Amino acid sequence: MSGGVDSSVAALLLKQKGFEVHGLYMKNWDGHEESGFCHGERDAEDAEWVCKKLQIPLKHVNFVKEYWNFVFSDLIKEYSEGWTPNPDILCNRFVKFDCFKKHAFRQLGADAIATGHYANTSQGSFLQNYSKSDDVRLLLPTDLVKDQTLFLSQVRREDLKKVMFPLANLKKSEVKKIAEQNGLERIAKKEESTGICFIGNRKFQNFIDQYLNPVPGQFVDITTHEPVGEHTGIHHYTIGQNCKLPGRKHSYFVVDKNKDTQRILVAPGTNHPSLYSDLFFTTEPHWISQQVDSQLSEGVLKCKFRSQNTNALLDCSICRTQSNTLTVKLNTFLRGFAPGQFAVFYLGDECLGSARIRAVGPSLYLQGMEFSQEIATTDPELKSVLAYQ
Ligand SMILES: Nc1ncnc2c1ncn2[C@@H]1O[C@H](COP(=O)(O)OP(=O)(O)OP(=O)(O)O)[C@@H](O)[C@H]1O
Repeated sequence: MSGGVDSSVAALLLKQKGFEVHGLYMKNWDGHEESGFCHGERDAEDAEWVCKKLQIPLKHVNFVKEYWNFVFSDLIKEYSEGWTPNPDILCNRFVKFDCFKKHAFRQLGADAIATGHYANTSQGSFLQNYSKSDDVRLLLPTDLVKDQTLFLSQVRREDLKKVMFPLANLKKSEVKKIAEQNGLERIAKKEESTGICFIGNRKFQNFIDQYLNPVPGQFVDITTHEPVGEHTGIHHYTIGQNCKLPGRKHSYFVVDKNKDTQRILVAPGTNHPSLYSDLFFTTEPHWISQQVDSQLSEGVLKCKFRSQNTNALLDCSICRTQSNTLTVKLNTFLRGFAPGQFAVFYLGDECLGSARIRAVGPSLYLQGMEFSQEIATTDPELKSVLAYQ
């Protein structure tokens, strides 16, 4: 129970189905409630209020240490490397579907856990298809706009067993209506949490500078190779972002960051070709689906792709390298790929798993400049991909 409408309605539906439901609220950040940045205490109070209304008990558990060790320390390390981390994906894998689930089973004697995620599994939204011997598959929910399978794509297959997603077959508008019809309108009207909860409304730069020493460097124009400004730290910028450089007639957008030189490569114009690519390389993937390995060993797998910078499911072809990483070719050019982002793969309605983007292939701009040959000679993996193209 997060104190939000989704987990509240999930609990309500379970109760209506006749399950013995217990609420569990997890604290994962020692917030500065008084400064209005973290809403942990208010959310815990809302969870209490909902559980009273539903007449179910609520327990609290503290995973502040676990969240720090498994999620936050990684986030800081990755920002310092110039990567774009996703704490929600790591929180699901290491905290919600590991520590939280173990706590529910071992300490509270639960038979299953349920969350208010918009996702589905082959076990069914209320475990109606559950069979001990069956494999679990992660599936798309009915509400594709609210789909959260991307955030669940690093959860271990085993950890999805005995997990219910009661909202699997509902649209968000229906969930809100159910809440309103059952005396939970206060929760239905609550503002949706967005972004990283512990950062809240404060400026991201101010937050992250408490943990990372800002190292200044230059913005360099990719078209002229000239410096066009100074920045206070590469971790303040994300690929594709408008840099808002003072005194420049163009808007400049981040193309690439170099943690060794502290230079940020920028391009003039939001749709500059250097911001687009159709090729990227990942770290070792995490597969939830059991069917992928055999399909990949047969060669190229054609499937769908999604990441944080596109909600649409795009056609792609993936192949495995000798070091068990992936090369991914999209059927279209996409703007603003960033190392560290998760690339998530789908076949039909099944979420196969995901892998982190570690490098992006030649951009539309570099391909135009025939720069690809130069890269191909320095990156053996890219060389093989260009040959495959
Ligand atoms: N602090 C928490 N304690 C227990 N469970 C949580 C907590 N935060 C999130 N969850 C669970 O994870 C699900 C997805 O979390 P997310 O942060 O994406 O919230 P959400 O989609 O806005 O859902 P909600 O409306 O329930 O807050 C929630 O529906 C809830 O079941």
